[in-house]
Amino acid sequence: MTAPEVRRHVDADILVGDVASALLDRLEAAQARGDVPHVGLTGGSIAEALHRELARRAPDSSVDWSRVVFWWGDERFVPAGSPDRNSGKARQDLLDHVEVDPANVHEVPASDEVATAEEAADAYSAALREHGGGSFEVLMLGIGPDGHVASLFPGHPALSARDTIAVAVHDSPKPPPDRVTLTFEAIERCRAVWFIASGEGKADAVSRALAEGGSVEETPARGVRNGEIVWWVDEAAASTLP
Ligand SMILES: O=C(O)[C@H](O)[C@@H](O)[C@H](O)[C@H](O)COP(=O)(O)O
Repeated sequence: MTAPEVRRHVDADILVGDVASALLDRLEAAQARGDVPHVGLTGGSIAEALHRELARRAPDSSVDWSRVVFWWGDERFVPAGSPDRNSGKARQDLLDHVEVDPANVHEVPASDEVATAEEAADAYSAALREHGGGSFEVLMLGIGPDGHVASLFPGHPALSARDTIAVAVHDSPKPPPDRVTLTFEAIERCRAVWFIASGEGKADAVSRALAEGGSVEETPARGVRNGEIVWWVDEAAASTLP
């Protein structure tokens, strides 16, 4: 297990600016290599701020947005038009402001498109297998105060899902209750996993995630441990780190 890198920032605005700058640089570098980078987006408030900052910086970057493939680390199993959809917010904050190729934006099926979250997870897994198997250039992840990442919540069966890319989640402690999430196996296929955490409310979860000891059951963020891992945090979220 390579030690995760922790990048501390004085506040949320500086944090979001640095993540946006680093992500744009990484996408430009991947495209300069001739790659078509896949990016896994996440939901949550700091992710929304990041998406808006990416849209603001996009005109000054050389990223060819039509040659970026977008996925989500998790999604809520609600109707496609629901304000609770991570993909809907990402479109509002970023994807509608850059020249993406619609064929390169892969949403998790919504509850008014398929009957169950299990069907949505199976369809999403099939799409990921069909388009490169999920080795994202970067997967963005938020973290909850309970240490959840994507929709992998403490004590939930999805934590132990094997031989599958995405699974359904029910009874999520964070509403809405029904979701689809990448599994740890899928997350580990990513070339880089970037956690982004801001605020005092995340300090305990961040320190538990990075501590020497502790269980994945209690702090799911601990389940992400292979490959290039960067924790992008502001000082408030890092306030209980050694
Ligand atoms: O669908 C979701 O709810 C998110 O994917 C979830 O994993 C989120 O990233 C964290 O809960 C952090 O959210 P905040 O940044 O809003 O605290």
